[in-house]
Amino acid sequence: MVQRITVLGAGSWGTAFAKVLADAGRDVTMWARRAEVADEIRGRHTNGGYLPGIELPDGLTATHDPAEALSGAEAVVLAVPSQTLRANLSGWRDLLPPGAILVSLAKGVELGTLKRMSEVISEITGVSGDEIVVVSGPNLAREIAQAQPAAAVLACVDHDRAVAIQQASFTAYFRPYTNTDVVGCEVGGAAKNVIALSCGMAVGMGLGANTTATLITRGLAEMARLGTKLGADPLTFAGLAGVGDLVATCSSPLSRNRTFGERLGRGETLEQAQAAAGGQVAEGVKSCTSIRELARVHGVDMPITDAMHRVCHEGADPRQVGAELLGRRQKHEWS
Ligand SMILES: NC(=O)c1ccc[n+]([C@@H]2O[C@H](COP(=O)([O-])OP(=O)(O)OC[C@H]3O[C@@H](n4cnc5c(N)ncnc54)[C@H](O)[C@@H]3O)[C@@H](O)[C@H]2O)c1
Ligand SMILES: O=P(O)(O)OC[C@H](O)CO
Repeated sequence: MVQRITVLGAGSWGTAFAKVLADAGRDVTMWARRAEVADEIRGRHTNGGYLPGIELPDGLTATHDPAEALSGAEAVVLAVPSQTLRANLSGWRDLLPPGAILVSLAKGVELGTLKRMSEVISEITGVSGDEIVVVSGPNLAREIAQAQPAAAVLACVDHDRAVAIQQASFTAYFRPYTNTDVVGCEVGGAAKNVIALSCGMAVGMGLGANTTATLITRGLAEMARLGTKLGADPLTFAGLAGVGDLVATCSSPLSRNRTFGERLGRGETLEQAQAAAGGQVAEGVKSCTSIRELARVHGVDMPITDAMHRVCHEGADPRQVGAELLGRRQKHEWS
């Protein structure tokens, strides 16, 4: 049984997932980038900057020292933004206890390399990608921290490792399922952030449920097109890491990606939306570029993702890209 778990990253999801593990009876140590956040988690059992009003369990402690955090860990949960994971992990590589199960919470595709997070982790640590566990699904951090019922997917080619983390994270409110389709779960988790940007943008422009449902459904189609081209099981996109996460993120005002898109849709600039995010990551803003490039390399059509890249990084007007999406060549729904 995996008992001693380290969570590297004390932001919203790192803290909420650490709480799940502690509520499941595990001994959990978090690493926080800022010493004062570690002090607050350890001393007051709160992390007010990310999860205000949430009381953290006694079985959860924190440190600012990665060596102390990682000492004796049987599983290591990586809970930092996807675009900084490579740099973070390079600093931690020599501290990782041999044999510890590596678990990724990050939902993104790396700029430049176009790698999924498990591929980045494997490259840096030398651990086989088949042994890395990926967590995905409809898991808005605040709702999980409030112990609202939710399910998740723990994807790993090595089923035994997924089962070990399933047992370590199963609580009365958090129901993890296993899956062996790492590619599908990672593509789903990364791509839905971009579609959530588009839904937020529609909401910011004053548009209603028909428009957001259209974006969710056509977003699912383009996500599944890319995933299956990369070898994913199409069924994964009908599951928690596909439509499940897509619906939660695109519908909830708690989503940072949707909120970011809403600000752009109201006419704010990228810089204004970034300032309002208060340092918390909206992964879709960078992943729209890497996923668009990944799609281009593999000859996959992803018009919504392309539109989000143009709004975020080429100064395109959300109304103009909306009109262009509607005016594309007429075609069969599944062609
Ligand atoms: N918040 C959610 O509801 C949620 C749910 C599921 C998955 N995720 C994914 O989990 C990952 C982490 O998300 P989060 O919500 O914890 O993010 P966050 O922005 O709330 O926290 C990120 C954490 O990483 C730390 N960090 C370490 N090095 C950093 C660096 N160089 N730059 C910036 N931050 C650095 C920050 O200090 C912070 O503690 C993301 O990929 C996100 O998409 C988030
Ligand atoms: O707040 P967001 O937009 O990063 O989304 C959070 C989670 O990924 C939802 O599952």
